[in-house]
Amino acid sequence: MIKVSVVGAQGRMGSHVVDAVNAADDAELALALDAGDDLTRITPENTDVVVEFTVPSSTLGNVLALIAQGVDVVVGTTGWTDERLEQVRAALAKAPRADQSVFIAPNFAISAVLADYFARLAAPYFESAEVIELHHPDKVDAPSGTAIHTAQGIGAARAKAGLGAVPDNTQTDGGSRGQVVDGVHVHAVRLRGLNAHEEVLFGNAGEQLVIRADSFDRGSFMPGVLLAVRKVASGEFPGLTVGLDHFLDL
Ligand SMILES: NC(=O)C1=CN([C@@H]2O[C@H](COP(=O)(O)OP(=O)(O)OC[C@H]3O[C@@H](n4cnc5c(N)ncnc54)[C@H](O)[C@@H]3O)[C@@H](O)[C@H]2O)C=CC1
Ligand SMILES: O=C(O)C1=N[C@H](C(=O)O)C[C@H](O)C1
Repeated sequence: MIKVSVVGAQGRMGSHVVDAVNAADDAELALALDAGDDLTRITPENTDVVVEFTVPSSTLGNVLALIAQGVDVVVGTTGWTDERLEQVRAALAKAPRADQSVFIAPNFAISAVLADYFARLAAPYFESAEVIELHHPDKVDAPSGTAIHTAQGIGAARAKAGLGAVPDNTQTDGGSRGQVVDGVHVHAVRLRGLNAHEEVLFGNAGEQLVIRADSFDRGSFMPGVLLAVRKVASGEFPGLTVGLDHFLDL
């Protein structure tokens, strides 16, 4: 049995993870902690893998503390920059166990992971590309971590293919053109009734490709979370891994 502790256990995602772990045949819940609880209660004796779904402002501190405590961590929280990822790598290099793992996923839903992957495949073939993400209005960050990751992937694929800047003759902009991530405009919608959705638009003269992923329910993230817990617990992925695509045969 894989002993799993959940940090952020009272949140929208954390509470789903607690239920998913309790329902899994090969995992058991160790500790369910939330804001104000003492993270040092998590030890290698009581926990194999911690699942962390908290807030962007807390996640780096939590992950660094958990690495120092000698446990593997699966992270769903957003807010990861290259600089923060580098801090995780540095902490893992000094971790108590040589084979310790941290896994971070911008998105655990298979629809979103595939949309992100397909966007990278399509990117070299289109002059224009824009990303629109749509979420519930209780979300604290914009744009979504997934949309940033998708835009970064499109930007890298365009650069590799030798494409220049996307065409855009906007002369005045009060903010309507969105945030530019690696040359790709990213737009964020917040609407009651939505959960987590992303649309990637690609355009050439006379044609358009739309890639869209919809997570209607947080249950859609749980198979990916459990897959990550199992992969990390297997010991086959020491160090830092970012993205569920690493665990899929794509
Ligand atoms: N990777 C993925 O597939 C997904 C990622 N997310 C991300 O997960 C994060 C959490 O989302 P939600 O569950 O909707 O948020 P939420 O606000 O419902 O839950 C966050 C929980 O973390 C707790 N918390 C805050 N600071 C803490 C700390 N220092 N230590 C322990 N617990 C702390 C809060 O009290 C709350 O219970 C967000 O960054 C969100 O973007 C959300 C859905 C899917
Ligand atoms: O806050 C959310 O809800 C979600 N956050 C993640 C993100 O920012 O990409 C994943 C998913 O979109 C749901």
